[in-house]
Amino acid sequence: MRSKVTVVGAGNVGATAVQRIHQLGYADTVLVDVVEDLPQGKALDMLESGPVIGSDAQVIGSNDYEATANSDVVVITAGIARRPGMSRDDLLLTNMNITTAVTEQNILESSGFPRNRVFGMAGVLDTARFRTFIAQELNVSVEDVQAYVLGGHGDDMVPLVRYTTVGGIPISEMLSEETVGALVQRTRQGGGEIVALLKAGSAFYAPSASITQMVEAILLDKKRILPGCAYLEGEFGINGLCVGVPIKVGAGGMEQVIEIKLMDHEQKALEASAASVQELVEKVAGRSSRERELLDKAARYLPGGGSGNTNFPESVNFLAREGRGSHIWDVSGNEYVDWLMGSGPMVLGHAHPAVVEAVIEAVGQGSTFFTTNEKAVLLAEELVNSVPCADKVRFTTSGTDACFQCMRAARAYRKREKVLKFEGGFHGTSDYALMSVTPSSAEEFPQAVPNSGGIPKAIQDLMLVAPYNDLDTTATIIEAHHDELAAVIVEPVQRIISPKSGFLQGLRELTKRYDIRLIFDEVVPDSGWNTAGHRYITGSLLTSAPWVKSWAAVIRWPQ
Ligand SMILES: NC(=O)C1=CN([C@@H]2O[C@H](COP(=O)(O)OP(=O)(O)OC[C@H]3O[C@@H](n4cnc5c(N)ncnc54)[C@H](O)[C@@H]3O)[C@@H](O)[C@H]2O)C=CC1
Ligand SMILES: CC(=O)C(=O)O
Repeated sequence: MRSKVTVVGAGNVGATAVQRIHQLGYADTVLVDVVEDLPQGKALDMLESGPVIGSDAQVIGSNDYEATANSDVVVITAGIARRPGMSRDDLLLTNMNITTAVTEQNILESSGFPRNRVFGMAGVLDTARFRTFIAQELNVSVEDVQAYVLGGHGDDMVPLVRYTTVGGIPISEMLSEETVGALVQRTRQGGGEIVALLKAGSAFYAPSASITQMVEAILLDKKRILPGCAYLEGEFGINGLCVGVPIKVGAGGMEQVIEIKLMDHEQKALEASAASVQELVEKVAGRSSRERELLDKAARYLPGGGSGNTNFPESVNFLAREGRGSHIWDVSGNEYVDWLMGSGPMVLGHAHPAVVEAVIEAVGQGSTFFTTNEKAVLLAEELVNSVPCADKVRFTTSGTDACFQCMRAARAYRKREKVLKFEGGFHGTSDYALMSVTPSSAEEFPQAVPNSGGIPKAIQDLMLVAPYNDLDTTATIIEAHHDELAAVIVEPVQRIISPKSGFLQGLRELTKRYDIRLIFDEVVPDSGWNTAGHRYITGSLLTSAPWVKSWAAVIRWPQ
C-alpha cells in the first residue's frame, strides 16, 4: 500500500513538491489550496504525467481537507512569497496567520502535537545552497560536499565551516578562509539572490527538493541526519524555540536532536541567530488571533491596509481598540502611551468624561441638520470672542476642507490664482495641498512636486513651494511672484518643527507689504488656544481644530 502525503499550498513550492513526490512513485499526494480549482487543475495535470514518468501514484487536488484524512505526512507551503525589497521577516505575520488558519483545519492541532511531529525545512535548503556554491568553487560533485547550516533562516544563519567537508576532507584544507567567507555570505543571501532575479516570487525548485528529501526520509524511515528546524528543549542551551540544528529524520518524524559539540564562536553565532528568532516570536506573540484576523481584513478591505495616516511595518502593526486619557489599547489588549492624540484634536485626552457626556447629550438631540443650527451659532460666537484674529467662523468637517476653503477665499478676494506653501507642510489632501509634503524628487524652489498621481499639472503650476524657516529664500520667491500670489499658507509650527525666531513675523510683514493673504493652518499644530506664543501675530485666515473633529476655518476678513 502506498503512503499518503498532503501538501497545503498549490503555489510554486507546494506544486513542485507534489510533482517531485509523485515522481518517486510510492506515495499518493493530496494538494490543497484556497484558490478554487487551482489544486484540482495542477493535480490532474500531474496525474496525467504518470504514464510517462512511470508513477502509478494518485494525485488529488482539493479546496477542503476531507481528502487529506489519514495522511502520513502533511507539508504546509501555504503562504505569501517574498518579493524584491521584502525581508523574510516581513512575511512573518501574514504567513503565521495563514499557517494558523491551515492548522485550525484539523491537519495539526497547532499546540497539541509532540515536537517530533512538527518540524521545518529551511536548514536543508540553506545547506543545499552552501553545498552547491562549494561544489561550484572546487569543480567537484555536489554529492561529495557535506555541510551544515544551522540557526534561523535569516541573514544570521550559521553555516558550520568546521563540519564542512569535501570527500571527507575539511574545507579549510581546500579553500582559503576568504573564499569560504564569501561562500558563507552568498548562502546567507541565497534566498534574496533568487528573489532579485525572479522578481515576482521566491525560490521553489531547491525548497521543493528539500521538502521531498525530508518526506522521503520519513516515509522510508531512512534515519537521515539533516539540518532541520526543531523545537528545542534545552539542546544547544536553547529552550522553547524552533531553531535549525542537526536532526535525525525517520518514520518517527524528528526522532532526535543531534547535539554536536560546538566551539565557543559557533555556539555564540547559534545563540545570536536564535536570539533573532526569539525577537521575531516576541514581536508577533503580542497579537491575538482576533487582531491578526482584523489586520488581515484591513489588508483586504482598506487601501494600503490602513486609514492612510500611519503605515507601520507588519511586524509591529496594530489596531487601536480604545483610548482613555493619554493611553490607548490595541485589540490584543496591549497598552500604549499615545503620542499622536488623533494627530491633534484630542487635546483633552481620549474619552474625557465631560466630552463624552456632552457628545451623548448633543447626539440625543439630533446630529446633522444641514441647515444652520443653534449650537453652531453659539459656538461661532464663543470662538470669535476667544480668538483675537477671528471675525467670523466657517465650520468644516475636515482640515482638508478648511484649508481648501481658505485658499479659495484668498484667490477670490485677491483675484489671483497662485498660493505659496512650505516644503513638508501638510494642509490636507486636496490637489492644491498635496504638494512637496514628502517630495519624491529634489526640485529647485519654488517648483512644487505633487505627492500623488492624478493631480492635474495645471494645479501643480498654481502652487509655489518655499523652504520652511528660511525667510531669505521665501522673501526672494514672494518678491519674484508677488503679483500672482493670492496667499501664503503655513503651519506656524510645521509638524514638530518650531518656527525660528522672526520667521513668522517676517512672513507677516512680507505678505502685508504685497497685500497677500497669510493663512495660518493650525489644524494640527493647535493644541489649545492660549498656548501658542506666535498667536499675537495674526494671519488673514486661520484654520483650527480645537475640539473633537470639530474643525473650523476662522476668518478675519478683510484684513
Ligand atoms: N522556509 C523556506 O526555506 C522557504 C519558505 N518559502 C515560503 O513558502 C511559501 C510558499 O511559497 P511559494 O509556493 O513560492 O508561494 P506561492 O505564492 O507560489 O504559493 C502560495 C500558495 O499558498 C496558497 N494559500 C494561501 N493561503 C492559504 C490557505 N490558508 N490555505 C491553503 N492555501 C493557501 C496560495 O493560494 C498560493 O497558491 C511562502 O510563504 C514562502 O515565503 C518558500 C521557499 C523557501
Ligand atoms: C524563500 C526563502 O525563504 C528562500 O528562498 O530562502
